[in-house]
Amino acid sequence: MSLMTKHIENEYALYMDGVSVSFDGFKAINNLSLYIKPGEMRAIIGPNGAGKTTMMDIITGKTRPDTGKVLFKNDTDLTKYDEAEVANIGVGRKFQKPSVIESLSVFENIELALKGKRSIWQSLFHALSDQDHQRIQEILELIALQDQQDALAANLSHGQKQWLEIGMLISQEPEVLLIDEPAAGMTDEETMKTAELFKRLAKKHSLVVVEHDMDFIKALDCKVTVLHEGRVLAEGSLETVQANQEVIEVYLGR
Ligand SMILES: Nc1ncnc2c1ncn2[C@@H]1O[C@H](COP(=O)(O)OP(=O)(O)OP(=O)(O)O)[C@@H](O)[C@H]1O
Repeated sequence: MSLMTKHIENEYALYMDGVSVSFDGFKAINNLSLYIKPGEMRAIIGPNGAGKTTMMDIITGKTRPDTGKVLFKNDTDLTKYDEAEVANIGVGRKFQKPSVIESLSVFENIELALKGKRSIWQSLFHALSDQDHQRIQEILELIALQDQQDALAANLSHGQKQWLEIGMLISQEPEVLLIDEPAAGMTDEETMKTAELFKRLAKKHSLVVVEHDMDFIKALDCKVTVLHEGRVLAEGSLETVQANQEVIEVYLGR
């Protein structure tokens, strides 16, 4: 393999090109292209029905596209795999509602997620190694829940539950993280802390964040992709897309 080919192969963590999908003749995704680099953070915005959820469903193997390419790290065709396989390959998905186990402590939730990488047999009969303990503490520090590690997840605030679930996802070491409306229901302070957390995460992972909260997106300080009618309407800095006439019309015309 030539050096040039090698370079191209390493270029994208996630590569979607010419992707379309129809539901009963209605094109929910229409020739969509999205290119995400390793370690990149990308915000996805767009009015209701723009296709944001469908796009994530396609990446994660929940929905099969009719046409187009969806590649992970340039050589794995994600459209060939189901949801569980795509998660194992290295694409983590965070839905809007937190799904932590409320009756377990913060530490135990992370422990369970970490063990999820192993077989049931291993998780039942193996105690945590020193390395596992260290990894859990690293994750707790990353999500700023070290002081709450013995607290029941049920007693966390909504924002803290969201951070815990992100920590659980991180324990699976995904290359790409898809996150749906993380700031919804958060206080202003939690929203800003979440932006800081995401900036820390983006160094090691690629993050694709679907969000409506413009203050949050501003704080993420990353490239923004605007979806409309299943395709990319505009892409660039938040200032650039907010000044785009087509984008303004789409949002005002809702
Ligand atoms: N399984 C399905 N069958 C039929 N139509 C669908 C299906 N899934 C999505 N759609 C339609 O596809 C379009 C895109 O929907 P999608 O949920 O992806 O948009 P969205 O950008 O996530 O919207 P929101 O911001 O409201 O969550 C909508 O018009 C929706 O009604």
